[in-house]
Amino acid sequence: MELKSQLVKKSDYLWELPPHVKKGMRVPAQVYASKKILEEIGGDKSLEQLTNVAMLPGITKASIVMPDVHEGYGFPIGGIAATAWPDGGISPGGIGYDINCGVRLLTSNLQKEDLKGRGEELAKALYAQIPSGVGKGGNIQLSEKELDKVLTLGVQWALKNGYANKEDIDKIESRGRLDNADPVCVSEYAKKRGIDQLGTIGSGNHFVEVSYVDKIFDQEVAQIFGLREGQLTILIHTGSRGLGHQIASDYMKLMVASMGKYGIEVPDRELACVPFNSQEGQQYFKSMAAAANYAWCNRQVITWEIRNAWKEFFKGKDTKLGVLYDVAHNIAKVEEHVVEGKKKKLIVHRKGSTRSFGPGHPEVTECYKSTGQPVIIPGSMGTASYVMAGTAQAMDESFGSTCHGAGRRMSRRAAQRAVNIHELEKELVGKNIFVRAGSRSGVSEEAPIAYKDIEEVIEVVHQAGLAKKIARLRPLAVIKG
Ligand SMILES: Nc1nc2c(ncn2[C@@H]2O[C@H](COP(=O)(O)O)[C@@H](O)[C@H]2O)c(=O)[nH]1
Ligand SMILES: [Mn+2]
Ligand SMILES: [Mn+2]
Repeated sequence: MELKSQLVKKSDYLWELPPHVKKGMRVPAQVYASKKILEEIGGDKSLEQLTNVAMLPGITKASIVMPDVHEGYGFPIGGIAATAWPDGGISPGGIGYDINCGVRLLTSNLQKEDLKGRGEELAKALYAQIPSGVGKGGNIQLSEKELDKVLTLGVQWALKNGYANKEDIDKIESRGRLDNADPVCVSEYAKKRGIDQLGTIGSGNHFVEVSYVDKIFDQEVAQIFGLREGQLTILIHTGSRGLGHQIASDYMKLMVASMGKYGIEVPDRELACVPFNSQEGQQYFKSMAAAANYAWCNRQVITWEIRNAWKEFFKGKDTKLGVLYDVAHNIAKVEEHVVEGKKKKLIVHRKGSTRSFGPGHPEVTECYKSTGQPVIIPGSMGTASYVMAGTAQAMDESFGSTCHGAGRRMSRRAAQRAVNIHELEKELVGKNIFVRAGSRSGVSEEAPIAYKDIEEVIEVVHQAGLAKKIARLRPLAVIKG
C-alpha cells in the first residue's frame, strides 16, 4: 500500500508512519507538515527514504522530517536521525555531500532607504568581490600547512589571520570549531579540491543576499537579536565546497565496503553506515569535523569580503556589519537529549535541518540564553526568508531541530522547463530584486516556483512549536553561483 495513505494524524502538524508499515523499521517515521504541505509530499522518494532511515542501526525514538522535506541522496533532505552513542550508525548520507552547508545572517546599521535605488549597483559590487561558480577558486592561496590549520581551528584560524572579529566567534554555532577535527583523516585529493576555495560561494543553490527586515513578529526577541524594521541584512548560504564533497565521496565508498564487517544491512546503499565507535566511523567523524571547520571558515572569509565591499559601497555611512548568527544544516553532532524521561547521548544527524536549541540550553551562547538560539531559514530569491528562535518543545520532540529552508518542490530539470527566464527576470526587477549569477539557466533552476511556499513551511514549524517566528526578511540583491 502507498506509504502516504498510511500516515496517521498525531496533531494538525504531525503525521506518523508506525513501524509495522514496512519490514525492518525499528522506530516510527514522523512528518511535520500541514495538509497543504502533505499534498506536495509523496511525488518523490522522500517518504520511502524516511522509512528506510527508520531502519538504521541504533536509531532512537523516530526518523523525522520537517515540512521542507524532499528527496535526497539515501536520506531525505529536511531530516533528522539520532542514533545511540557510542555504537549506533554514523552515515555520510545522513549529513549530505555539502558538509556543514549552512546559513549566516549579518546585520547592518543601515536602513533600506540608504540603498536609494542602488540595488543593482550593490549586486554588481558584491558579485565582483565574492568569487562564485562551480569549482571556482578564491583570492586566498593557502599552503598545505595553513589548510590543515583551517581544518583544525575553524573560525579561530580566521580570527588569527585578520578575517574575523572576536565578537563574531560567539555568534556561530559551536563557536565555528569542532575540536575533534583531524586533517590526517582527510584525503590528499579532498585537500587539493579545498586549497584554493576558501571565501567562495560555489554554485546552484548557494548565495549571498542583501535583504531587509520587512516584519517583526516578536519585538522583544528581535531587539536582543539586533533586528529592527527596514534594516538592511545579509544572508550567506554556502558550505565546505569541493573539500566537503570529496570527504563525503571518499567515506561513502569506505562505508559501503566496511558495513558487512559489522554485520550491518541497509535497504539502500546510499544509507551506508558503520558503528560510530568503529575505526571507520571515527575517521569519518574527524574528517566531517574538519570539513565543518572549513565551511565555518568559508562563511567567515565571505563575511570579510562582504565587509570590504560594504565599506566601499556605502562610503561615509556607518558600515559596521555584525554577525547575528551562523547555523549548520548538514552535520552530525554528539548531543544529550531526554528520550522517554531518560537523558541519552546520541549521534544527531541533521541533513537539511537546523539546530533549534531552546532558551537556557548550555550550548546556546550567553547573549541568546534567554531567547533560544537564532534559527535562520532562507526561502528563495524572490520570496521571504525568516529569522526564528529555538524552543524547549523542539528539545522535547525533534532533538532540538527544525526546518532549514522552503525545500524544493521541483527538480532542477523540471524548473528549467517550467521557467521562462525573461519573465522571471522581469518579475524580480518589478519587485526591486536584482540578481547577479554565473549562468541564466542556473537562475531558472533556482526560481521561486521551484521551492515550496515558505510561508506555509514556517507556519508549520511555528505552530508545531519547533521554532518561533521572530522576523521576516525580503530580498533586494542576490548573488548566485
Ligand atoms: N533567501 C533565499 N533563499 C534561497 C535561495 N535559494 C535557495 N534558497 C533557500 O535555501 C534553502 C537551502 O536549502 P539547501 O538544501 O539547498 O541547502 C532552500 O531550501 C531554499 O528554500 C535564494 O537565492 N535566496
Ligand atoms: Mn544548504
Ligand atoms: Mn550546500
